[in-house]
Amino acid sequence: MAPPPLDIRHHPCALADPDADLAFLLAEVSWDERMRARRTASFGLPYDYSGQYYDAVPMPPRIAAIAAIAGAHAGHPFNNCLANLYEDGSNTMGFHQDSYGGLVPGSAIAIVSLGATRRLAFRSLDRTHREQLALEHGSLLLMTEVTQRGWTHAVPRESSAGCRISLTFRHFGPQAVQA
Ligand SMILES: O=C(O)CCC(=O)C(=O)O
Ligand SMILES: [Fe+2]
Repeated sequence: MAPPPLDIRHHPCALADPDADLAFLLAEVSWDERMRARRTASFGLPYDYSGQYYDAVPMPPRIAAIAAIAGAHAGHPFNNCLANLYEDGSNTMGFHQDSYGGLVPGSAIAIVSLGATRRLAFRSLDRTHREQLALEHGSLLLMTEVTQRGWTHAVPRESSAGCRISLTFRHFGPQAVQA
């Protein structure tokens, strides 16, 4: 049986200065510790993510600049950034589909990766197909709603991995019900 379409676009070197972006995030972000498997932070519009409510927080200019790069690739703006801090390879994200509740139909979800390379694992919903992608320092990945319909994705445990931050960008519509 053919796998469902894995509608992703990967740009390995999307950022101008990923070292400076990583240093900024490590120095300046106040990380939220409510999640068990990793630390998080949200910027831009408020967001109800995975059962946790995040208030509206202005995007720092450096994050807004990364959002603009992601937006240029996606062809639309992004107005929320949910950041994930994986301190080492024991911090993970389990298989899930990203919710499109409140997102502009047809918009992409972007993942910008900084720091240690981690694998993004994809599994078709019927569990017959698997794919994986190495998300490297400074890379950008765009996923669409089509991806979410046919596949789940995860950041599996990776024993030797060092510290990584992912910035995930979403485009919420004006009528978004986020709380
Ligand atoms: O950290 C990553 O690369 C994955 C992030 C993700 O899937 C999410 O925030 O929904
Ligand atoms: Fe996700």
